[in-house]
Amino acid sequence: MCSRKVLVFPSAEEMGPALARLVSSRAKRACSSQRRRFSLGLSGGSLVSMLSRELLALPDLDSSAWIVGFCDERLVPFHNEESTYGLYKNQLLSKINIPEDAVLTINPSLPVEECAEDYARKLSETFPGEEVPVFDLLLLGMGPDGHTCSLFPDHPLLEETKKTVAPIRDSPKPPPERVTMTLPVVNAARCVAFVSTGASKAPVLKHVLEGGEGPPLPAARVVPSQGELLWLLDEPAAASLSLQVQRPPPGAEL
Ligand SMILES: O=C(O)[C@H](O)[C@@H](O)[C@H](O)[C@H](O)COP(=O)(O)O
Repeated sequence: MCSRKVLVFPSAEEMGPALARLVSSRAKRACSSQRRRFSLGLSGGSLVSMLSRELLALPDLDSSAWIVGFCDERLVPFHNEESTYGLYKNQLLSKINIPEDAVLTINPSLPVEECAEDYARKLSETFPGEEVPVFDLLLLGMGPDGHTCSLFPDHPLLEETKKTVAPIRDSPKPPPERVTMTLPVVNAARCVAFVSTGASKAPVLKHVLEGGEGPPLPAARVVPSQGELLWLLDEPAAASLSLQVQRPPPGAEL
């Protein structure tokens, strides 16, 4: 049963430290469980710089038992500025104590279908015995059209039930070729946290969180079957919501 919390912060700056504490608390919880490791899925967009800055500001970050994957990735070389891995490598992964083989990257030299299969294989090898990889925490963004990962409105990939990772050739947002985790993987996670800031997100957030006309938008289809669902918003993004939200005080555990 999914528990959903909508957490609103005065500004993106005040949300940042709370996001870092969320990652660190879920990491400690996972590493002290029988799994003895913490699996984290990352997304691109504005999350890259916020998360990197805030995790590096933590006084006691220990990422030696982390496994990091990507909720979606653009099929471009790592040195290309569109590469989500490339951005995280520069801003975060090269600055923390994470073993190189604990970062699950796509192979951008493969054609997109093979790239998705190769990444799916990496996930299944990293999560042996699990039909669908169960991440401890997935961090997601949401576009103004309601997309998340590379799952776009009205796209057939929303109906994917067999693959854990799917290729996409016709992403409406460039670059067009990408690979993405599918909804079964996203919804199997122990915790999914969306990070969404800015007034431009207000209308789509109302639609996603409170419902609206037409089929549910991709972000509204993220409902972890066993896990927690958190929405971290700033006040401008939450401005149109009528539902009950929480406003965590500074320093609160999430
Ligand atoms: O691959 C991409 O094109 C981006 O990663 C994209 O999916 C992003 O996550 C959302 O558009 C939210 O981005 P913002 O949080 O920066 O608005």
